[in-house]
Order: sequence, then C-alpha cells, then structure tokens
Amino acid sequence: MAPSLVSPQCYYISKRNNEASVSEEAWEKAYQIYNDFVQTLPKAKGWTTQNVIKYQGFWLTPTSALKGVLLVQHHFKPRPTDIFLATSPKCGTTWLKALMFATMNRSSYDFSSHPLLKNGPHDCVTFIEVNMCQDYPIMNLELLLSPRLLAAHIPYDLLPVTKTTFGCKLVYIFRDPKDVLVSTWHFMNKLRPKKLQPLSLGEAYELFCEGISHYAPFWDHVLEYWKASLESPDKILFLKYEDMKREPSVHLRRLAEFVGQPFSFEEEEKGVVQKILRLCSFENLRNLKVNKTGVHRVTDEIVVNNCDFFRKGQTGDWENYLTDEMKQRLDFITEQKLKNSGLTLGSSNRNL
Ligand SMILES: Nc1ncnc2c1ncn2[C@@H]1O[C@H](COP(=O)(O)OS(=O)(=O)O)[C@@H](OP(=O)(O)O)[C@H]1O
Repeated sequence: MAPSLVSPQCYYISKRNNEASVSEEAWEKAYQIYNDFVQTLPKAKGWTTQNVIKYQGFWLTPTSALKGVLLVQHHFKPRPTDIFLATSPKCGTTWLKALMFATMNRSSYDFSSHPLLKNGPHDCVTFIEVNMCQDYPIMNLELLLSPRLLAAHIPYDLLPVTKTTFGCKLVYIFRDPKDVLVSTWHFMNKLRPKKLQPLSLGEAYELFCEGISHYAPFWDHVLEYWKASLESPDKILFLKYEDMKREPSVHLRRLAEFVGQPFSFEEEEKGVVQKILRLCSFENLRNLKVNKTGVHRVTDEIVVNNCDFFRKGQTGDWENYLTDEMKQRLDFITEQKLKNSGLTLGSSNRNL
C-alpha cells in the first residue's frame, strides 16, 4: 500500500506552504515510511538513476517520479477547466507545450515579445508531478488562473480518479517507439550521473523492449490514453508526432478547437496559425538564446540544459541507429501490443 498518512507529501506540502506544522521528527518518520515503501517495490536497472522501481505497473525513478506521482494522487486538486498535456517522455512534449501555451495565450502576447522567446517551453508549462515534489516549485498550481494548462508524464490509470468526473481535457501525443528509443537514449545519457557508466545503445534497446524506461512500459502508457480517447473523444485528443510534422497547421487548428479556442476568420486572415507554428518550430526554438544556453530546473537535484530538449526534431532518425534486426524486433513488439486496438504506427494514412 502506498504511504499516505505521515508521508513525504505532507512534508513537502507543508514546507512549500511555509507551514511549520511538520516537525523534524515527523519528517524523518515520513521519510522512513517512504523509503520502506520503496523497498517493497520491484526494481530494475535505471536510465538516469541506479534503479527504477515499479509502481502500479509502471517504472518510475524513486528520487522524483514516484514521489511526484504519490503527491499528485494524494494532493493534486484538479479543476473541471484544466487542460492536461499528457505524454510519454520524448514523444513531443516540448513542442506540444510551446504550441498550446502560444495558442491558449494568443490574445495576451505579441509575437515580437512573446514569453517563449525568453523562456524555455518547460518553464512555461509545468509538469504537475515534478512541480509538486519540489521544495520551491516554479509555479504555484493553486494560484494559476483557469483554464490551467498543465503537463504530466503520469500514466492514465495513475492519474487521480477524479480525472473523468472532473471533466478535465487531455491532449496526448504518440510517437514511433523506434524514434522514442533513440531520443530517450541520447537524452538520458546526458542526464546520467558521471559515476554511472553511460548506457550503450544495445543496453538501452533491451531495457526499452522489456518495457523498462521512465513511465514505461511505453506501449501500456500509450494504450491507456488511446483507449480512453476512444471512449471520450470530446475529453481526450490523441495526436501523433508524425502527423503533426506532416501537417502542423491541420493539427494546430484541431488543438485550438479542442480547447474551445478555435481560430477566428480574422485570425486566419492575419496568419496567426502560421505565426504560432513559426514561433514553436524546432528551428526557431532551438536557435533562441534561452534554449541554447539556458537551463530547466526539473527538481532541486535535476537540472537540464535546454539545448538537450532540441536534438533533431525529425521522424525516422532511428534509421541512423538501429540495425534491421533491432527494427524488426521492436516493430514486432509494437505490432503485438497494438494489435486489435485500432492504433497504428506512423502518420495516420499509413500503416505499419
Ligand atoms: N519544436 C519542436 N518540433 C518538433 N520536435 C521537437 C520540437 N522540440 C523538441 N522536439 C523533439 O522532441 C523530442 C523530445 O521529446 P519531448 O519534448 O517529449 O522530451 S521530454 O519528454 O520533454 O524530455 C526530441 O526528439 P529527437 O530530436 O528525435 O531526440 C526533440 O528534438
């Protein structure tokens, strides 16, 4: 059973709110309960930490993701107007964050002095699980005005139960797992502490195929959101990275409509869709000073160089890394996992 009574979350929440209600003794007890709980969970080799642990069917880092998920499950207060960007890591989160931030706030900012020119997308839209486990979060979720734009890597079934009854809207983005693997391998090796040997592509491949990576198994993550999107298409918009690359303007219009802010005739005439796409394009964002030299503080311990969120931004880069055999095995796993779901790999008019 997950710790809930005297738990780290009580400590973090109290500390964040500057309440002195949790004594050092209670904190230590909470920490002990948390550590004892972690010991009861299955372990596997980690990508950025020594180990990842399995909680409710998904592999998470014990240092941040598990704490964050527990915090969200116990303490996050959803609002019916919340918009969630839900993603498995390396599927297009950064792009989606930028597009949605620019779309939902388009009447507030001028394109020549837009916040995305000075701030990385990850500093404009916060991950709820990461935000809640920081001592000093970037954003106070309670103070954000509605509709709140939030992000989560949390699997659908691990979100608080109120997600459906509360009426929040969710946007999910899926990407070819071969590209996800290659992207994850590059990124995680950048984050991997020096004291741990870098992961070889072969090791990363095996872990990924076994379903062991952050918030994985990847296919379970995807299928939960996919099935939920079929059940509630008005509440969950399911996108593919490949489709967005192929027809970005079509999908940006879908996004705007989905969140109840369709582009007006006047906006279309003024080229607002193209302006947002240009602002959020891989080339534009990658070349901004903030994304070349700035950093994103994920947690108090994990700081990412913004440039690491922008690698190639292409579809099919896996071809430069995976052998035929690796490709075939990974495609086979995907085919088996997605069988009978109606979900296919690649852009929507093309099958596996
Ligand atoms: N604006 C834009 N347009 C298109 N593609 C983009 C964009 N920004 C980032 N990227 C590419 O997305 C990959 C990173 O995925 P995520 O953003 O989901 O990473 S993270 O989970 O937030 O760490 C990673 O893909 P790879 O290049 O294949 O590694 C990024 O380069």
